[in-house]
Amino acid sequence: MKGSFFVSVLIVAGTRPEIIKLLPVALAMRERRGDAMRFCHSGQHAEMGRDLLDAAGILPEEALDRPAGNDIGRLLSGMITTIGAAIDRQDPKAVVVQGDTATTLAASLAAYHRHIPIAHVEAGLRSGNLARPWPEEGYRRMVTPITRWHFAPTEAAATALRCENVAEGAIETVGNTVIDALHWACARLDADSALGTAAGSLIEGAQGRPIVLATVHRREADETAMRRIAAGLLSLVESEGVQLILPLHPRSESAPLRERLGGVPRVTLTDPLDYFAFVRLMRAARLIVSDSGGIQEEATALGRPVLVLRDVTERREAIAAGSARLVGYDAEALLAGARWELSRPMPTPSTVFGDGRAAGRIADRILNDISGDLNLAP
Ligand SMILES: CC(=O)N[C@@H]1[C@@H](OP(=O)(O)OP(=O)(O)OC[C@H]2O[C@@H](n3ccc(=O)[nH]c3=O)[C@H](O)[C@@H]2O)O[C@H](CO)[C@@H](O)[C@@H]1O
Repeated sequence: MKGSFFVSVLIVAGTRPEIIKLLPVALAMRERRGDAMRFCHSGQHAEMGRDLLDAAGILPEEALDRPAGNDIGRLLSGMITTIGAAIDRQDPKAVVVQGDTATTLAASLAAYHRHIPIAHVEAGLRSGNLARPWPEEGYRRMVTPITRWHFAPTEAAATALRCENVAEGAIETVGNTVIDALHWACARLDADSALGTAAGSLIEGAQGRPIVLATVHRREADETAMRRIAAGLLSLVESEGVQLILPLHPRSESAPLRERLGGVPRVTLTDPLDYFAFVRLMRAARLIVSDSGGIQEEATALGRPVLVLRDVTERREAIAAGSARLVGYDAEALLAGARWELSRPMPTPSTVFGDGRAAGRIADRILNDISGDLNLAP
């Protein structure tokens, strides 16, 4: 869409998964209306994810500092203020948020206070349990009533929004933008062997043994849960002869993991990996064990089995597709699930989370509707 009017759309992201999932939207916006796209980094994750913006050539117009302190209320209220100031400076016609983080809710409230329409990417995910995942389930539900455009990743998410009386015309089922990001990263990796090199030595270190890739970071994974997960992973390594690679999220209660798994043969504990390296590892993995939302989606698209370290998931499509299985925080369930998965063929890659073209649909809809609002339709 081309037009001579000036509009800006402010994309706000603050955590690694938001950056991964909003990167395709930023690229699609830039392709259609380079002068319109503005990017705001809230600072919530000070480091993780910034390398990806660099790799895509996106220099945020607004790079904000993380509000001081670890208190969740201060983080949220601080970001309502800092993101609000960024909105005032950029004067956008729409604000794009993604998912269910503190940044998502803070940016939505800041936009709402200024009567600026909100586009919610990955709208309608529901576990049905406010405590799991906490605080994400509450945050994403709170964003819904003040959102103008609800970009649902799947039909199930769209149905959940309809059940909450969201108007049909405000819902568009587009697919999950993580699949766009995954396709983009895979294409870049295939074209450039210098990308994601951190994965190379980890894969070589496995010496051909099956790789089990694990991550754990949900707030509800407390110390007791971590001990159980560590016990399950240890018995998996000891009994099945696999290589375990475990990037540790800075927020997770990782002491039990370090105590039980540090120094154990065939176990590598690492810092978080850049996205290209992580995608390389997912492609090399025989099995993934994780409580991450995005990884359930990516594993399903890649055809990798994933044991989900949670009691509930809002991604029931991954279970239906045969790639995901819930094991909770139970060491024995983890071991039994892993043995079952290692004994059968890998799942078939599935497009249940999207076809990799969600971001273009999102950019088209927002730009078209904004031009209509301004009565400047091309
Ligand atoms: C409740 C829930 O499910 N909430 C989700 C939550 O996100 P999450 O659980 O998916 O978060 P993480 O697991 O931190 O990130 C995952 C991404 O990180 C990549 N990765 C991983 C390890 C590493 O070493 N290097 C990497 O690059 C990996 O490939 C993947 O793409 O918030 C999002 C934002 O709003 C929501 O969309 C989303 O619903």
